[in-house]
Amino acid sequence: MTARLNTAGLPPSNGQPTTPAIMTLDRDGKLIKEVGFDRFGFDSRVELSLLRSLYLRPHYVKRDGDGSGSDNDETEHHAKFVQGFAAYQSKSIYHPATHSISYTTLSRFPPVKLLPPSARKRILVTGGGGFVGSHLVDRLMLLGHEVTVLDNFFTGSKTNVAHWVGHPNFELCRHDVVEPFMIECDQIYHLACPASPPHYQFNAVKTIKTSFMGTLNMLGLAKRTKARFLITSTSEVYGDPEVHPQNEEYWGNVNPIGPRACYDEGKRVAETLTYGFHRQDGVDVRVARIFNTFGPRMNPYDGRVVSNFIIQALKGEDMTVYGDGAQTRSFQYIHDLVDGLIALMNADETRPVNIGSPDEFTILDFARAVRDIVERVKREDGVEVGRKCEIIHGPMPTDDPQKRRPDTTRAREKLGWEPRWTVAMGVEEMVRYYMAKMAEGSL
Ligand SMILES: O=c1ccn([C@@H]2O[C@H](COP(=O)(O)OP(=O)(O)O[C@H]3OC[C@@H](O)[C@H](O)[C@H]3O)[C@@H](O)[C@H]2O)c(=O)[nH]1
Repeated sequence: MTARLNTAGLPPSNGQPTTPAIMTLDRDGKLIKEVGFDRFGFDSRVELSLLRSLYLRPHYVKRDGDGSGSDNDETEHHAKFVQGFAAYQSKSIYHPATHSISYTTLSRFPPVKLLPPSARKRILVTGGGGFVGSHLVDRLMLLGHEVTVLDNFFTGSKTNVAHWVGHPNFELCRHDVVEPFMIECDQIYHLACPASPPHYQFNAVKTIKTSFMGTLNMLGLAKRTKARFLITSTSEVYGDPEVHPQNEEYWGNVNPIGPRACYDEGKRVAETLTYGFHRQDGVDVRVARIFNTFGPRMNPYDGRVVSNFIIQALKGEDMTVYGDGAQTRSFQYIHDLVDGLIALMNADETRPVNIGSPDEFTILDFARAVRDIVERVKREDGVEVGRKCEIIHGPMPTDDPQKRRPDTTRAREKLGWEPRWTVAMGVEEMVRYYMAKMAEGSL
């Protein structure tokens, strides 16, 4: 659950949409001030407000004739959303009259930790321009490491990491992992692969090629550099599960020739390759099986259920539940996932580890919950609620898993990891993120 802080004292809005300061409470009702932890010799703690200043910030909308638009005005507007970190922000100014946008570059970056060379790692993140990758990059950068991002920008976006371009600890390479890549590094987070069902089915052959060739190339790199290698696998390796909840010992129920096979079989063979290099060549490996995850920077047209439902509810459109909506999913918030990935990378566990939330919903109940949260946030932020969205039903996709919830005993015991964010809290933040995108005209 979340609550608003008193917004008094914020600069006048000048017709800009107002975003209240947000107070975020964890599952036990305690205020979340920071994410991460100090464990396994790796301190990953970061102040939440600093992290949030990197994604929860709309463009400034410049309106002709309303007296807005001075430099001070723009600076004040940005400061309102970044709460104390304004000095480290570039400005993006939207001009509705010409439907154009002007960017300034950063003159100062957010403060990153100053680590001694012995603690500073050279970290490669493949898929670092994507939804999950960019949040991982933010965290690793703020922690003071040297980060190189590889991305072909098929589903990822340069804007997700643009705020680090030019920083001496950061490098961005447009590169497709199906081609070899040479670099010296200490850790590899291998995330690169489209993850949304419509995207990964768009070019099935390319998806399986990315999973296989990309993983082969990155494991080869890990072997040569002796870097620790973490692959982001997926709950989809369990297919349409006959065991519930799914623990890591379950071998899964996957249709090898169905439309989802390019992704789930792709990730299964990527895991097989990973353990092949581990057994044969002694590569130090970590395998995270990620369950459904959501949060800011998820592409609004990604096609996955959380972004679809929030956008539909925000626009007052009908919400599309596929099938009767009795199928279930368990949804985790992005910051919990990043905590889990960093914990796994730095712990000793080489077996696969589920990273996901126990909060299981039927898709129909989830649609209703999202609709309620969107209405509440709109009311709190003084935005007109509009018509109540109807829930309509569409065809059920082929091989859509009927139920999914992780057994996270291994993550709890071996990593000391448990999700902290509630679904309601995460959806609320994501709603604010999309509302800001709508206000600035980019959605
Ligand atoms: O608009 C929509 C979108 C989706 N859905 C349903 O909502 C459920 C979840 O669908 P999503 O597309 O978000 O995600 P899925 O669970 O099918 O696949 C995901 O699984 C785990 C990750 O590895 C991947 O991100 C993704 O493949 C499915 O049952 C789907 O049919 C709707 O009812 N309406």
